[in-house]
Amino acid sequence: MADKDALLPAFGDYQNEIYTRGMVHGILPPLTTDPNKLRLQAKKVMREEAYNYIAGGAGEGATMDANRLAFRQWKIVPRMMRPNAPRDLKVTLFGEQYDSPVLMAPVGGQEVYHKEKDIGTAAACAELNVPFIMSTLATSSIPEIAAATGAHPRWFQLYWPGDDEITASILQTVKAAGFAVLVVTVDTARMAWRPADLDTAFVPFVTGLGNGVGFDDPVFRRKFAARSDGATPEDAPVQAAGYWLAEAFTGDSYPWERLEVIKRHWDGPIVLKGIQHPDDAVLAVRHGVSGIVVSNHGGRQVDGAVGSLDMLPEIVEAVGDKTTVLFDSGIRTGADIFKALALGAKGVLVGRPVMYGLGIAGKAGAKHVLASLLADLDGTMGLAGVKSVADLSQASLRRVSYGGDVKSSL
Ligand SMILES: Cc1cc2nc3c(=O)[nH]c(=O)nc-3n(C[C@H](O)[C@H](O)[C@H](O)COP(=O)(O)O)c2cc1C
Ligand SMILES: O=C(O)C(=O)c1ccccc1
Repeated sequence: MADKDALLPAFGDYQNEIYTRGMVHGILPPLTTDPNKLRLQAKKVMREEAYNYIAGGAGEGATMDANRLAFRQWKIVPRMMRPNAPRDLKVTLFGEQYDSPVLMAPVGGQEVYHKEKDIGTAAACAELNVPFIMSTLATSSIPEIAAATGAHPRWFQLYWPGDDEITASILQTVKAAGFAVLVVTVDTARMAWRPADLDTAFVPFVTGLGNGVGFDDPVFRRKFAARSDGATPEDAPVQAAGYWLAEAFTGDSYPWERLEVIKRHWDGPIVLKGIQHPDDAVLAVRHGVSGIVVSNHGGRQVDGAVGSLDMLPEIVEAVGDKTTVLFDSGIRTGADIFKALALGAKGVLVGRPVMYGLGIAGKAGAKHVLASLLADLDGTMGLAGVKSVADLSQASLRRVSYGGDVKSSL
């Protein structure tokens, strides 16, 4: 007979916990467990501009739709009567072992969504041992995020400044604060045309919010003072934001050779986030990065683009044996994670759902969303006859198209 741990794998425990708390103690979960209801719950309680900023995408939202439709084209084919417990969700990424294949996507501006902001999300991640990827546009400082994650894993996402001295200085701070992996986002040389934000003329960063990584940096401060009569960013936040955002979003794509600048100042793993074309994946490998995130930024950059999952198999085919392929854009359920891993991703990043959780109930909400996803993944694997992440492969999937449509309701 299996021991207790085998009957109740750690991540699966959350399901039991919800039933027990509710039925024995009359306490319901802090928010819905239904991914279709989550966004609507957030819409009800969040400030309109904040909700719009999270939920919105580029243009008419066609890429967001494609991201969801892409998942619908793959179906899980469950196997029966195979050893399926205890589940092993562990993965090894860049030489480190992690408890699960789920990572928190970098998300800027979190103070706008809830007062517990990135600190709340980072603490929720730490409690679940989910790596927290701090955004360059975080609303908490590098040391604050380091403190909130403690001994738990933290990665850093870079919006890459045009000024190499500022880049070098930020990377030095990030390294000193114990961030394990550098994620360089390459799909956001500038912000896309985003009607929901344009219609309310809202973006968190223009007035200084979310610019702390720049504003705190000693080299940025020196250079800002030199061009503004000795002013500090705190004296002139709008002016400083203009300077900082023009650095972080130069509007230009950098040539591949410029990765040398990052490599010179970061000796740990470098992951390029925002790859969609297999040829770019090949170039990434050729230029010596440790990994890529197959991502279309959650449909927030190029409208009318291919669903991110649609490109995953080709990319894995092209470079899967040469680099670590991670995935994001459109992950909403355990089944989605199952599919992305079965198609060759080694881990997945989740963005909006956790931000809806944060917006509804702060840290507790973010934790609930992540714990739900992990429990759902654990259960899906078990019911599909898959015992460990390592056993996931395309053998568990079939590509089936039923036609029809889903709205970008998630
Ligand atoms: C509100 C919001 C802010 C974001 N900010 C960043 C960011 O600062 N840096 C970055 O690389 N990606 C950012 N992203 C993109 C996410 O990291 C991720 O690629 C995307 O959300 C994944 O898609 P999903 O929301 O469908 O899970 C942001 C996404 C959202 C929704
Ligand atoms: O909102 C985003 O998706 C994001 O990452 C961003 C933030 C500022 C400028 C451009 C993109």
